[in-house]
Amino acid sequence: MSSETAVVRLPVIDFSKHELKPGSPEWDSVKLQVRQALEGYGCFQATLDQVLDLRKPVLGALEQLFDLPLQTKQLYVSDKPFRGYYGVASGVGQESMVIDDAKIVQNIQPGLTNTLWPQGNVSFSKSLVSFIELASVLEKKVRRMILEIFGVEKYADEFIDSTNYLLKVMKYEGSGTSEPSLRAHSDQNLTTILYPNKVDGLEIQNKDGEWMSVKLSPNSFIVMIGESLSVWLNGRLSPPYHRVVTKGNEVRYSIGLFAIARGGYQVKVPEELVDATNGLLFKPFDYEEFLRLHSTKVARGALLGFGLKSYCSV
Ligand SMILES: O=C(O)CCC(=O)C(=O)O
Ligand SMILES: [Fe+2]
Repeated sequence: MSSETAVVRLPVIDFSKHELKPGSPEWDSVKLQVRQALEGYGCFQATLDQVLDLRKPVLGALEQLFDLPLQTKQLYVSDKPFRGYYGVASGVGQESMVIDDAKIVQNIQPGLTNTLWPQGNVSFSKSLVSFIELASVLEKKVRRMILEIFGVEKYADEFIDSTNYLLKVMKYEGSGTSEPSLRAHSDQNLTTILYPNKVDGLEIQNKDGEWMSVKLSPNSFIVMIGESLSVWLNGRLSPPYHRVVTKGNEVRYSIGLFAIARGGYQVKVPEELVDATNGLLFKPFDYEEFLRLHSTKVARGALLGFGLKSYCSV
């Protein structure tokens, strides 16, 4: 196998238009681009004017967090399978932290911030909250568009209101090798909004099984769909298989907002997506129950893959 990896610029879709309201011509034009990108790659880059302003504060916040002593980071303990601090064992040279229900500001400040800095850290919490706000608004727009694409928008409000947004922050030591720092996987959640800092390293597999390095535009987030959404859509879209390779020596930081279906919400294929040619592929499931069942693996690999589709296939 060749060690050279082709470089790909994922489809870039502009979300900065103010009039991006459901039903407007701009909305419909963006929706068409979202459809093409997701059918082709399962992911795309969304450009937003505000992303550039976030770069410095978010990078600063990530550096401050990961520079803390290990004992301090370990104070952010896990009482749920998807929350907590994961040391370097979670990947080769990868360190991460997952914050549950991050859309609730109190979970960031005081929650996370005052656990790490008992005296407070306003710039840290402000940076994270700004990212969460921008990314969650984008995620909701994209999910509504996807439901419209498949004619099931009547479920949009209920589906979106049942979302728990997990915030994941990551640090990768430059490995200097082509060994993945985060092993190949597809995300198990509904959708992921990723914001890697200036160091590239994300690779996705194309339909021919070849790995391609993603070249990021500086003013964009990556939007990816996960297995839960693919299941909800009765297999209509497929999540991208991806990994992180940090060949250089530079430290790479990245932050992501992972939309998961809230505990108690049944992820269930709408009846409109089942017919004579598209038989029902998946049984209803509760995502948090699935995570709990796999909690030992979750603790090791945070949100990585362990077969959601085999867990709920008919
Ligand atoms: O760091 C990245 O860019 C990707 C992280 C990722 O794929 C994950 O946490 O599931
Ligand atoms: Fe991922």
